Amino acid sequence: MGRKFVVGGNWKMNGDKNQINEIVNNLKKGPLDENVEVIIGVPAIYLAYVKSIVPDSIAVAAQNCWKVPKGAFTGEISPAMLKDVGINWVILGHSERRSIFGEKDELVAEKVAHALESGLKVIACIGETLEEREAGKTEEVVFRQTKALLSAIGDKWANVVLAYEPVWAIGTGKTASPQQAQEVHSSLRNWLSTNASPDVANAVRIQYGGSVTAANAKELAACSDIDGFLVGGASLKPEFVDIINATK
Ligand SMILES: O=C(CO)COP(=O)(O)O
Repeated sequence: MGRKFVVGGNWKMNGDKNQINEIVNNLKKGPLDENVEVIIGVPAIYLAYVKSIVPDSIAVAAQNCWKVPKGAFTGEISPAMLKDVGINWVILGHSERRSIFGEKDELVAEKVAHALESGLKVIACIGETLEEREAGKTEEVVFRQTKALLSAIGDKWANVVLAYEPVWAIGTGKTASPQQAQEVHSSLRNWLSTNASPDVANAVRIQYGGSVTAANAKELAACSDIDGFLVGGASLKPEFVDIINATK
């Protein structure tokens, strides 16, 4: 069975109610390719609001969550709380969480494990920095980050989407070329075949993220191992509809 194209919008710490209404109205107007799964990653404080105004065909994701169900963790939210307000997805391990908030592979894995155990679906992010790429360490980094997730995911791969986001391409306007992205996606799939299973490797969807726009989405989407996008800046704009429809 083919992998269903999946496009996520990561709003990061952007948006207010006015802008959110505009974004949602634009998505409602679409029209969106029905063969594409759409997930919007919303700041925690707006999750319930967005869930209340968005059509059920569009999933809503948190951008982070903690690794236990409840307790003395000031400022954190748990998967149980997300589920309680109707949220079924969470983005974990984003490079901004890793670099700005110091999240290491091990913590990301703990969060992924608990989110999956709690019944959430997870977009798990991986990707190398410019320095790592220039040192020829792209595969080493991406494999290390993914290896940390293997036992956290266990047999729950059906509830996981991987997002390959080279850090040097995020918010910089420097998109990875289709060849660069395809190369990493393909070697990651090979690695998964050996280290998880051939079935997992074949079925798991790998999104590309990093300066995706309506202008470059079609060419990236045409690559055989690119199964969707995780979109930052452009997910706040009307062109997000064109990115969702990139395989049409
Ligand atoms: O980090 C990203 C999505 O998670 C990518 O952000 P940009 O699309 O703004 O480069």
